[in-house]
Amino acid sequence: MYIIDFENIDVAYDNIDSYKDRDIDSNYKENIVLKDINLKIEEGSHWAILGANGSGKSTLLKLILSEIHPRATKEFKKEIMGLKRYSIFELKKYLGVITNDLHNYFLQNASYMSGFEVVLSGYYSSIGIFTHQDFTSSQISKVFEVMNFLDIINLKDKKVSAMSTGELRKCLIARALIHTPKAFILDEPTVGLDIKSQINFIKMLKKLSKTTSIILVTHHLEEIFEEIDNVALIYNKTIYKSGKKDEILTSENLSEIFDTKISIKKKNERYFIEEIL
Ligand SMILES: Nc1ncnc2c1ncn2[C@@H]1O[C@H](COP(=O)(O)OP(=O)(O)OP(=O)(O)O)[C@@H](O)[C@H]1O
Repeated sequence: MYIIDFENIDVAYDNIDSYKDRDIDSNYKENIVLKDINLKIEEGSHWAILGANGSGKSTLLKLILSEIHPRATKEFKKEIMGLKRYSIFELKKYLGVITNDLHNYFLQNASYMSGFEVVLSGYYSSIGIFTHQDFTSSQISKVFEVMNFLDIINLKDKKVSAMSTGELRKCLIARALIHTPKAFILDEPTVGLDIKSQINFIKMLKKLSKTTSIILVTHHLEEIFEEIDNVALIYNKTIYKSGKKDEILTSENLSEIFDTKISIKKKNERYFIEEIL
């Protein structure tokens, strides 16, 4: 079973400015951001999706979340867990999606919630716990179970307003884990974390990867931990290359996608930029 099975997908944003200045010509009405997207991610595998700023990583996420849709001008395939159509609630049972937007939303709108409540709210995908919501004792036990699993039980009474960036992000992962998703998609999850918190966070992802597929969207090569064995590079509005990590993560490919001559090295199964040439 494929978690993600995309073939031949083009994605465009409306581009009002570009056709305002020109004669009405359909070629200029849309701003194609991704074209010919072919991506197959198998259940149980771990992936990194790597690309420069503005390459289309967030757009790919929006496509997965059905916040934007493929252009209907050609035949395409878009399936998540074998489903052509899915509601956002259904999707959450299969995919835990952690974005900075979600993080900021909680910061702004749920600062009063405790860590325990943040995790519990995953059952109704709500921001807040409400009196009409019923929870069974096994649901409550599951909250403790996932918080223990992620080593964050110490955050159960801590308010969101008092949490560090890394602490809130871990609570959001626990919130998604309530549904036992088959995969986690994490969009630049270590943004805002200091070195120790980054290392700690990646340790948690490694633990998570034993039971769940991890799809890490990033522009940081160093974040690609050992268990991630596949990489897709986004460049030139498409999946430029994808496949086994060792074949894809080469100095040549990375120099191309980041438009900077770099030399990369591998040490202890992790890659890093050795030199900017
Ligand atoms: N709502 C929008 N309307 C029009 N163009 C957009 C919109 N959102 C993004 N774009 C354009 O789509 C392209 C890809 O943007 P996207 O945000 O997907 O890149 P990204 O790889 O996530 O970048 P970053 O690493 O900086 O977050 C960019 O050229 C961007 O300007």
